Amino acid sequence: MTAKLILLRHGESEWNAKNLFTGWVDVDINEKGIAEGKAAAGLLAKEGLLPDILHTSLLRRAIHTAYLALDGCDRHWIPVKRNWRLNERHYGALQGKDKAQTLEQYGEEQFMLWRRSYDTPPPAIDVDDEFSQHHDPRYADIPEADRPRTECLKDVVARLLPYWEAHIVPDLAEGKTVLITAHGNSLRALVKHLDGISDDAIAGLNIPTGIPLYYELDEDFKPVTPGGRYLDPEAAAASIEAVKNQGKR
Ligand SMILES: O=C(O)[C@@H](CO)OP(=O)(O)O
Repeated sequence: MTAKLILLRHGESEWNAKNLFTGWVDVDINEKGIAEGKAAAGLLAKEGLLPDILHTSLLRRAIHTAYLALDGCDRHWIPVKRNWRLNERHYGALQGKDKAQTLEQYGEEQFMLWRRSYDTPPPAIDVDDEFSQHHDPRYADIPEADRPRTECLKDVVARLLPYWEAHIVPDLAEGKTVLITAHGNSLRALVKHLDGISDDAIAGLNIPTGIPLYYELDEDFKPVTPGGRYLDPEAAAASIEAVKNQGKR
């Protein structure tokens, strides 16, 4: 038996459009993002990939996109599990900063180390910074000392995999079609695990906004086809290029 897994990065957000580092800042999707969420619904319906359960982050852009994608294929009623472990990577002191300005200020090498290296986190954010989530009640369950103040991709893998194993794999094992709505970097962490991508090669992987990525998984929950399949491959290719070039004016 194979299991069905759909990964969906949120639609374009207000801060994606403004080219700002976002991380855990809770910005919503914009008009384009809304259209992407609705288009995702059409793609799921066309393929007959109807989710039985949703796992989402605690961030509005993923929750809102999930609602649009599910509403449009009449699956708005399915059970939902929300967890901070699916959140975007915490971008530390870069949260709220302009990507182009950061690139200009620190140079391409440092900029890309912070954006895409596996194990170099940006500087930590001050807990009382206007873009810090340290006092946000939605994270009250995370012991204060463990609440992230910055994260590299390696940190995201470490906090995401326990959730994958304990909550998502059991749903897949029951034969449920699982939809995960999350973020560019939390999905990069999951794809790294699924496809066994090396710490170096993961730097070159980018996830487009709003386009479902479908994985059929074998009995060990490994992809039948490495890399899965975007339901709209052409749009995915164009969007991946745009994500890659963020920061360049
Ligand atoms: O700002 C962010 O949180 C992420 C995703 O939008 O950006 P990047 O692709 O630069 O990691």
